Amino acid sequence: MVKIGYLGPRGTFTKLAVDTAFNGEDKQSFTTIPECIDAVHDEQVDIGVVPLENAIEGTVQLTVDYLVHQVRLPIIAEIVVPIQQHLLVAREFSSDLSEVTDVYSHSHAIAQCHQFLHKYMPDAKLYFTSSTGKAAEMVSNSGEKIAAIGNRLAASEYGLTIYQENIHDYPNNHTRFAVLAKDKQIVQISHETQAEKTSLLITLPSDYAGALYQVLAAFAWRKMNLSKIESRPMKTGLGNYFFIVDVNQPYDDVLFPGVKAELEALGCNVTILGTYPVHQMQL
Ligand SMILES: O=C(O)C(=O)Cc1ccccc1
Repeated sequence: MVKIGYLGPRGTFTKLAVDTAFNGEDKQSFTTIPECIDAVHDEQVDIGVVPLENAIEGTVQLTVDYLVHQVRLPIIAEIVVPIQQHLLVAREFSSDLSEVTDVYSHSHAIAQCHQFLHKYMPDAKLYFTSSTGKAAEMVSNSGEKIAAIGNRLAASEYGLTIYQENIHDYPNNHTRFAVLAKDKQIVQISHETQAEKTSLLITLPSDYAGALYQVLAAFAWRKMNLSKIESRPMKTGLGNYFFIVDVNQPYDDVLFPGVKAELEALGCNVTILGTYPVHQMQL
């Protein structure tokens, strides 16, 4: 049976994404994003699912950096899931919000609720955990006066009360999850596909005027539509960046090799991180 690793523990958004996209497979949780990616690399699991980008807070840097610098695995599908954040407290909690001293959650979940926290819980201390599920687990273990930000599944998995629903600051909150696997054939997501994308990693030659403009021109004159471009530090020194570019079309044998050759002639390095279907889920 196909084995799927995901960012756990129980009750994370990643688990919700996995449960929606796959059924019946053997599922194993990992405490951190790097552990989950390593497990795919070491073949403890066949597929790994990790968060990639949130509509409010942006890229999950740990995922991108680990994939770029540490363990290269192809992205073979993307799952997009709507996100609703709730404030979770222990069952025995009977006070009001001003009594909550500490709030735990994944940094992205806290960032999605900053205005709520600022307005209604200005004195609470904020603590980052490896996932929202981990935060819910901590609240269930230590009882009163602390809260977690997480989803409905976490509330039921850990026996918590939803003190306040939908505390995220903006509607239309979605997260993209990357499905990673060495073998593309193994992945069966029966859900309808809306689009196909290709993600590229591009490093520019040492700084010169108009370099990025020339890179973008290679896509522009081929009429290749980009849905995302983001720079990240190379980690080799201040001012050195690589670019992640998402192209709104599947890989093909004409346009992509053309872009690659053109960019390499400029001194760029081009790596394909994946060409994959996008599955938009309703929970
Ligand atoms: O912590 C989780 O539950 C995750 O799966 C990562 C995450 C955190 C916040 C929003 C979406 C995904």
